[in-house]
Amino acid sequence: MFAKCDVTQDEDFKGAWDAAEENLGPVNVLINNAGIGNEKKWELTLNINVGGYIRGTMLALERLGRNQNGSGGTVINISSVAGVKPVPFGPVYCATKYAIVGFTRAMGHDLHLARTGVKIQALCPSLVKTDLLTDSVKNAISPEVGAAMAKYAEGLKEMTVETVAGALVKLLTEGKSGACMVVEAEKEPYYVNDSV
Ligand SMILES: NC(=O)C1=CN([C@@H]2O[C@H](COP(=O)(O)OP(=O)(O)OC[C@H]3O[C@@H](n4cnc5c(N)ncnc54)[C@H](O)[C@@H]3O)[C@@H](O)[C@H]2O)C=CC1
Ligand SMILES: CCCCC/C=C\C=C\C(=O)C/C=C\C/C=C\CCCC(=O)O
Repeated sequence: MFAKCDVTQDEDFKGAWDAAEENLGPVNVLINNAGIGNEKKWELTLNINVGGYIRGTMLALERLGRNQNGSGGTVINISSVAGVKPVPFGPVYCATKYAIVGFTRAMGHDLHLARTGVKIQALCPSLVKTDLLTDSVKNAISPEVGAAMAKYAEGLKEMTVETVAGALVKLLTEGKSGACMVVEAEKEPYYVNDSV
C-alpha cells in the first residue's frame, strides 16, 4: 500500500499510520528512513533528517507505548556511518546523523524501555549508490567539495541494498533497545556506542 507522508508534517504521519493499520492490520514496527543531503538548504535537511525521525518516534511511542495502553514495538532509525564518523563531505548531513544516534541511544535507554515497551534502535550504513549521492554532490556546500565527494565515492567498495536489508533484519530480531549497528561492505555488521 502507499500513503502520502511528508515527514515534516504531523498530520501526514498520523494519516499514514492510520492508513497502514486500516490496510494491513496492527503496526508494531516503524522504520524512519526518509532523508536528504542538502548542505545549501541546511534547515530543511535538519527538519527532515532529525525532525522527521523524532516526530515518527514520538508518534510510535504514543501509538505503541505500554504506558499509553499500546502493545509495545520497535522503531529503527536509519542513521549512517556519518553518524559515528566525521564524514567531511556533508557537515550538516553528518550532524543530523550524529543527532539520530544520540537520540536513539538516549530514547532507547532502559529507563524508557521499561516505561514504554518500545525498543528504539539505529542502523548506520556506509555508502550505497542511490539518488542521495547524486543529490548530495549537486547540493554540496561548494562545487569543490561536491567534486571531492564524488571522487571519494568512486573509490569506495560497492555495497548493495540487500546487504543493508540483511543487517536491518538482524538488528530488528536480535538487537537491544538503544543499539546502534554499523553495516559496511564486505564486513559483518557490528555494534558501536554500547550503552551508557
Ligand atoms: N545511500 C546511502 O549511502 C546511505 C543512506 N542512508 C540513509 O538512508 C535513508 C534513505 O536514503 P537513500 O535511499 O539512499 O536515499 P534516496 O534519496 O534514494 O531516498 C530518500 C527518500 O526520502 C524521501 N524523502 C525526502 N524528503 C522527504 C520528506 N520530507 N518526507 C517523506 N519522504 C521524504 C525521498 O522522496 C526519497 O524517496 C536516508 O535517511 C539516508 O540518510 C544512510 C547511510 C548510507
Ligand atoms: C562519499 C561520501 C558521500 C556522503 C554524502 C552522500 C551520501 C551518503 C550517504 C551516507 O550516509 C553514507 C555516508 C558516508 C559514507 C562515506 C564514507 C564511508 C567511510 C567508510 C569507513 O570509513 O568505514
